[in-house]
Amino acid sequence: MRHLISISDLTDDDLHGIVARAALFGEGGLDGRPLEGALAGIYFRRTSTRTRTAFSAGALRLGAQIITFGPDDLQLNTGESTEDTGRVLSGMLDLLVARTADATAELRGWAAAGPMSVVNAMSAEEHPTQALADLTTLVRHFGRVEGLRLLYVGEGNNTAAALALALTRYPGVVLELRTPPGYGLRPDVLAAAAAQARSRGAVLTERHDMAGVPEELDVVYTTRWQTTGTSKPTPDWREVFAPFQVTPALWHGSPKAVFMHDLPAHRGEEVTAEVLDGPASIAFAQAENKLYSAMAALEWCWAGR
Ligand SMILES: NC(=O)NCCC[C@H](N)C(=O)O
Repeated sequence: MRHLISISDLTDDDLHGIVARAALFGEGGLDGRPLEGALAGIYFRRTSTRTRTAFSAGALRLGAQIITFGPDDLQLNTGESTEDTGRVLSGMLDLLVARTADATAELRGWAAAGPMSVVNAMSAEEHPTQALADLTTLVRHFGRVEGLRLLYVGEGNNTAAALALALTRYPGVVLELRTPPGYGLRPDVLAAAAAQARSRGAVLTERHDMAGVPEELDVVYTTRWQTTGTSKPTPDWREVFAPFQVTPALWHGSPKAVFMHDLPAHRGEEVTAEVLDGPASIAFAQAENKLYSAMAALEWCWAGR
């Protein structure tokens, strides 16, 4: 069985293949119903607009059937164990797309329970299908990922983790993260992505201030300040995040840079409306690419059965 729980689960060929298929789907390249006969569970324990719709619509467009579960539907809520839940679901479903916002370990438990592909639709640690959408967006916009120069501004959250693990696969990529002090990438993710960057000929750096941001960027990327399932430990956190707002000033040395955002956005917090709604923004094309990358991820899982 194929599982997509972390970007690190994918070989380079897997990753490149999924992104290429997603880009093709984005150009209208769906031929037939490659998931005919598949039954997918769509289980979201946390709110979702893009990811849940992308996987539901994507599965249906590919010819699969779906069963959706909301946060209160399964007996997990009344104390049934993760293991027992996985044993039952894997006897009935071919695929399970799940958003936990809790530990990724739960998804690994379901993956081990039986013959059912598990897709991580976002956990506390990582948001791998967002990274697939982001890579698809880069390929569709620039025609490549290799050699791009990206600035990520904001919390080192699940989106940032997946992005760092994905982008550092590509030679020549320069990824600089500017994360608020105390809200950086998890040290294990930073170490893994930095080691990968060294071996692939990419460059990954993280700093905790906004002084001297790089110029000649291709992309400026941000994320909202309130990551699902997290809380800020001190009341002054907004003061810590305020210098990390994405404003037009960041474009000073990078007139051609595009703006990306995993959304939902909070105009006036992590980004000004001028940037999000301005000519450099490709954030809503990026959101649409979630559909095509979800389709490619589902197809990849199903092809491995
Ligand atoms: N594109 C998305 O999946 N957006 C949902 C929220 C992502 C954000 N990193 C969060 O955890 O809140």
